[in-house]
Amino acid sequence: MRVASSKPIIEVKELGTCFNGDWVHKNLNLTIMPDRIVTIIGASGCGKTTLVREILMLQPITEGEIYLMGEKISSYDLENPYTKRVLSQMGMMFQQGALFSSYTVLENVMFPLLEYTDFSYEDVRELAFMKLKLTGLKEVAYNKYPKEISPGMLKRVALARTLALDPKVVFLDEPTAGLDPNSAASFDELILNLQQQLKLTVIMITHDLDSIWHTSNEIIYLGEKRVLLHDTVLNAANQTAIKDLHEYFNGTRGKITKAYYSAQMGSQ
Ligand SMILES: Nc1ncnc2c1ncn2[C@@H]1O[C@H](COP(=O)(O)OP(=O)(O)OP(=O)(O)O)[C@@H](O)[C@H]1O
Repeated sequence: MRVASSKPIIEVKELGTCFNGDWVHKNLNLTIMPDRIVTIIGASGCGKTTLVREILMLQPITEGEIYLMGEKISSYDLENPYTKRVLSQMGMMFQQGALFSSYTVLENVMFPLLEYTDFSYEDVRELAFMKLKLTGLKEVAYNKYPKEISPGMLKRVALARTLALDPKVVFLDEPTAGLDPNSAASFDELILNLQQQLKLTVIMITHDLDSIWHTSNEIIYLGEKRVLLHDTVLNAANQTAIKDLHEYFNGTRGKITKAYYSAQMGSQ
């Protein structure tokens, strides 16, 4: 049996984010432990994407502190070797995949390896090949261009590229958005398998209730500019203190999904 590490992989302390006088986050505190799938939810515009961008130092914070693997990184010191090393262990899969249209599938996955490692071209090619295989994408697609493959395949390429540099933490922004139900379900399964196989910490933003129930260990609910709840999916779905969150899991759509997965959990 694997013994889980007891040290937080991400800590956010008293975070404040202000855009043009409007506070998106204020006194936001958050601790994420490693080796699990955590989903961030909350109303549109509550600052989910901004929070992730701040953790990845893609966006400056207004106040507070962010610690990655125990080290404070909110110093904007991107040239600091430790900051660089920590950030290199974080992978982000953007909602639109952000693939280069003029590169083939394989070249897209090779890109970060060529950019950030000293491996030979042949080794990079082989590594990219392996990452694509991990995502279950068939070899016939490797020499195609993004516009020639389906949305489900594009997501797999984007995921392979996110995994290229062997990150410990993977951020997924709406990974199943735009996929048909079958493709979304198989992408959920892929995330679950890879999390276990590669011992990843996965932090996901999604509105997909099936994905949440099927994959997530924990829910972080953002509201009133901070984290209002951080708990298991079942506890989040059963709580009644936060009205909007209750509605999220028990409204017309939510209650059917909840009934299905609660029954599955009960029968395990
Ligand atoms: N660079 C920026 N400059 C000004 N305002 C910004 C910037 N980035 C985000 N915002 C604002 O911050 C708020 C939070 O945006 P964010 O995209 O993080 O929300 P979200 O919870 O991810 O929303 P959604 O679920 O709709 O994607 C929004 O009001 C947005 O307009």
